[in-house]
Amino acid sequence: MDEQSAISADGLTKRYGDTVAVNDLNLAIPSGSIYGFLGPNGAGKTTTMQMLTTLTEPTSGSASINGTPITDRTAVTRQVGYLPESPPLYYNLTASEQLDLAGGLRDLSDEQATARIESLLDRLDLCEDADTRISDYSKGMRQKTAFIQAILHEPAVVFLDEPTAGLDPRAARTLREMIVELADEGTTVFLSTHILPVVEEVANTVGVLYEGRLVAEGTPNELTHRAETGKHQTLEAAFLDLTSDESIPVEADEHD
Ligand SMILES: Nc1ncnc2c1ncn2[C@@H]1O[C@H](COP(=O)(O)OP(=O)(O)OP(=O)(O)O)[C@@H](O)[C@H]1O
Repeated sequence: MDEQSAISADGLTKRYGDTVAVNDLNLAIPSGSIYGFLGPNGAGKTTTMQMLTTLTEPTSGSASINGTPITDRTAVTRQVGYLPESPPLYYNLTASEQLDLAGGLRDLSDEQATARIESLLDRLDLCEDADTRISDYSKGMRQKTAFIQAILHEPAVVFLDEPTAGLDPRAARTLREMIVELADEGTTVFLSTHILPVVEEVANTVGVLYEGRLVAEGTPNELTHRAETGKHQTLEAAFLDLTSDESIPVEADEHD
């Protein structure tokens, strides 16, 4: 496994009964990069992120975060932030209370937490509503709160599942800018989304998962380049090509 990588995976596999959710996944993602992780519904993206953040154990294979094996849950948890598809928020708390709680769980001092929470709330235009209960928030306001919670402790590696879901265009732009800033500051961002223009705009590298397997990996430019014509297609067209049944390589023993 590459020790320089912020995220490494070697033969990472997860089975649920007869379903192979993630199949022999190899990753070597450099520090400070933005990795766009694409794949159709059910491809195994969430399962991959759950394994890399130690929320579920692989069936086989191994992975590490900044050289720390994911079997060391405590050490890995300190280094990662995760914004899952359904954000873990206590709806009876206000955003301020929720984020104070998260800061405490992440061992931030009160001063550190307060300063960082204030600046992130301000950046995402949530200050005025910080003392409103999350139950009374819109979807976008909850998403912003959950994003702040994921990056509050300045994790080395942050996993974001559809981070712009429910955000209005202005907030979505702010969030994309924040993702780029995180990477500029050295944070590694693992970004799973179905919104391909976001990936085209911010990702250094794109990985495409299909039926549990990584079927393509490269820069957005490499993925959209068509060797046969020398021209570029859209990332959407490349995605559709890569994730159709015809794109699955035929096993050697299935040839006539
Ligand atoms: N806890 C579970 N028990 C059984 N099967 C599961 C479980 N979690 C996921 N799966 C299966 O594993 C496969 C991959 O699911 P996963 O949620 O990782 O896909 P995904 O790429 O995140 O999809 P989406 O884009 O819809 O969020 C699917 O076939 C799913 O049904």
